[in-house]
Amino acid sequence: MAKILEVKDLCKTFVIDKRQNNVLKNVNFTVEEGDMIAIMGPSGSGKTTLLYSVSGMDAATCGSVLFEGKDITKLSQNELSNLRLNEMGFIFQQMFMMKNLSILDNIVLPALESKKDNEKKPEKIKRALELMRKLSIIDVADNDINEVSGGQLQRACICRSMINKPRLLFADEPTGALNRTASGEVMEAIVKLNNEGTTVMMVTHDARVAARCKRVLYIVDGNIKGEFISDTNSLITDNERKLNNWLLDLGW
Ligand SMILES: Nc1ncnc2c1ncn2[C@@H]1O[C@H](COP(=O)(O)OP(=O)(O)OP(=O)(O)O)[C@@H](O)[C@H]1O
Repeated sequence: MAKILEVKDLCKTFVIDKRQNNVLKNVNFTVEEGDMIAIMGPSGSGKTTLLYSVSGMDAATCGSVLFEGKDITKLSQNELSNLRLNEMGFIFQQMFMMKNLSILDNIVLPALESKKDNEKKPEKIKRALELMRKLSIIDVADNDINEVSGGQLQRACICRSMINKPRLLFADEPTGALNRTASGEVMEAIVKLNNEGTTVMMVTHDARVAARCKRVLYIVDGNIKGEFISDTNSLITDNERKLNNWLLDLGW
C-alpha cells in the first residue's frame, strides 16, 4: 500500500504568556492508503492538536508531515488551503453549517469553491445527491439545517466533507455529540466510505467507535504509547472487547 501520510518527529509547542507548552513531542507514524485510524488517549494528551497539525490546520513547530510525499509544513497558506479544500475532508463534533442554506446547498458549497475538476454546477449537485443517497439522507436534501436530526446533520457534514473527493478524511470526535443510534449510523457511513477507498483518521474517546477502525494509536502526553491493530476477521463485538482490554492495560 502507498503511504498517504508520513509524520516524522512532529512537535507542537504553544506559547502563552511566555510559558511553553510542549504538546506534541517527536511524534512519528505513517498512514497508508485505505487505512482507517483512530487516535485515542486521555483528555489533554494532544489528540486534536495532532489532527490539526497533520492536516495543516495548525502549523507544526518542528518535524515534517508528508502528504503523498509533499511536506505540507513547507507550503504557503494559499497552497495549504487548496490542499485542504481539494484533497482533505474534515468532520468535527460541532456540525458547522450555513444557517441560510438547505442541506443540499451546504453540501455543494465546497465544490463551488473548488477548481479541482472542470465540472459545471449541475454535475456537482448530482454528485452531492449521490452522496446523500449513499448515506441515506436524500429525503432531507431540501430541509433547513434545523429540520434534521443530529445524526442526519452529521451525515450531511460527511457528504460535504466528501464532495471534492478527498484522498484523506479527518474527523475530530465525529460522534461526540450523538446518541448511540445516531453514532452507529455515522460510523456505518464512515466505514462505507473507507471500504470504498477513502483513507480516514479520526480522534475519538469512544472505544465502540475506535473498534470499527483498522488501527488505534494511543497517545499520552504528546507521544504515541501504543498501537492496536484490529482483527478484521473477528466480530465487531470481539474486536471491541480486545480493544477495551488493550486500553485498560494502557491505563485508559
Ligand atoms: N490553540 C491553543 N493554544 C494554546 N494551547 C492549546 C491550544 N490548543 C490546545 N492547547 C493545549 O494543548 C494541550 C492538548 O490539547 P488537545 O486539545 O490537543 O488535547 P486532546 O487530547 O484533544 O484533549 P480532549 O480529549 O480533552 O479533547 C492542552 O494542554 C491544551 O490546553
